Amino acid sequence: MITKSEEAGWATAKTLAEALPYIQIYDRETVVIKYGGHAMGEDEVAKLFAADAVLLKLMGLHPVVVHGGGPQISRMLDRAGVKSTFIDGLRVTDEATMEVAEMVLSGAINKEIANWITLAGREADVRGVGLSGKDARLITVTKAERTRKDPDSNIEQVVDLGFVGEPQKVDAELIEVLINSEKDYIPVVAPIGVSEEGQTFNVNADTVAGALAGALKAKRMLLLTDVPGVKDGNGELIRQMTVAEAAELIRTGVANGGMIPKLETAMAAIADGVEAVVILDGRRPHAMLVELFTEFGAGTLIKA
Ligand SMILES: Nc1ncnc2c1ncn2[C@@H]1O[C@H](COP(=O)(O)OP(=O)(O)O)[C@@H](O)[C@H]1O
Ligand SMILES: CC(=O)N[C@@H](CCC(=O)OP(=O)(O)O)C(=O)O
Repeated sequence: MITKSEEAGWATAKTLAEALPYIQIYDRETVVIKYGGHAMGEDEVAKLFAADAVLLKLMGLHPVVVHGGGPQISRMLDRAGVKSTFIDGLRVTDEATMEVAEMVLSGAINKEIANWITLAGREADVRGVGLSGKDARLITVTKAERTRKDPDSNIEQVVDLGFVGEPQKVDAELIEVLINSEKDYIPVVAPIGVSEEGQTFNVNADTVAGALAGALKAKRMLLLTDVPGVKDGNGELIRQMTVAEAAELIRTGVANGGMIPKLETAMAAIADGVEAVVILDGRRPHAMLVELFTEFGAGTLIKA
């Protein structure tokens, strides 16, 4: 008689065998994974994410992780009594906010994720390497500019976002050295950039992921967030859409707040040569595996 555990073993083997075509499609391909602050949740779920990143590396892919930490920065600022304002999903960043943002992103979250990856991969010697855009001048930025229509005069006005940067140049050589190394390194990048003059800037993590995915000509960029994907005007999940349809969602306001930088970065990355971008729920354990290795995938896929 076959026991329940034995049956489960056969089911696992079947799932693995069914993944073979997908494993071949992604063989030695780069996949940029943006791990959002809202997707992180409990430490236990974040550790599952780290283990899945290790699994991808051992399956022959080159995962590159870019992480966020917006909610974590907000909590730290709250404790310090500093209020945050957001314009089009971007945090207005003064000097004090910049200092806290860098501490939380580069200091705490970046090292934690790199550490969890290294722990999850220790038997096979897969290691997480924590970096920010400041290391080896990975991400050179210019000051981000945004305009707003003044509601009274209806005139476009420039809004000062402070130390918010827009990637201008990505020098991905260090990342390429790491991913092509004989050793199994997984780069983990914090969304901090630096100007030509060496000034530190806060950059939206989706934007960093898009710029990096474009520079690396990644096969896929996965944006892990706290919703199942992009929703249409009726609140229904959109399974697949074109870049033009994504632009329309922003124009009509159906996509707003934090979804705006996601869709903008998806469009820019595809224009730079990334094959497709997927926005999916990172709180669900193994969401990346479902997306990459199963027929129906997960979340919303955006293609040219
Ligand atoms: N059309 C839409 N479909 C899905 N989510 C949307 C849409 N428009 C706005 N959003 C918001 O975007 C949020 C995701 O962005 P954000 O909070 O910045 O996530 P993260 O921290 O993971 O980067 C969702 O929680 C949702 O509130
Ligand atoms: C300029 C800007 O908005 N920077 C973001 C950087 C972190 C981030 O993007 O984190 P999530 O992906 O978790 O939202 C911020 O300060 O929140």
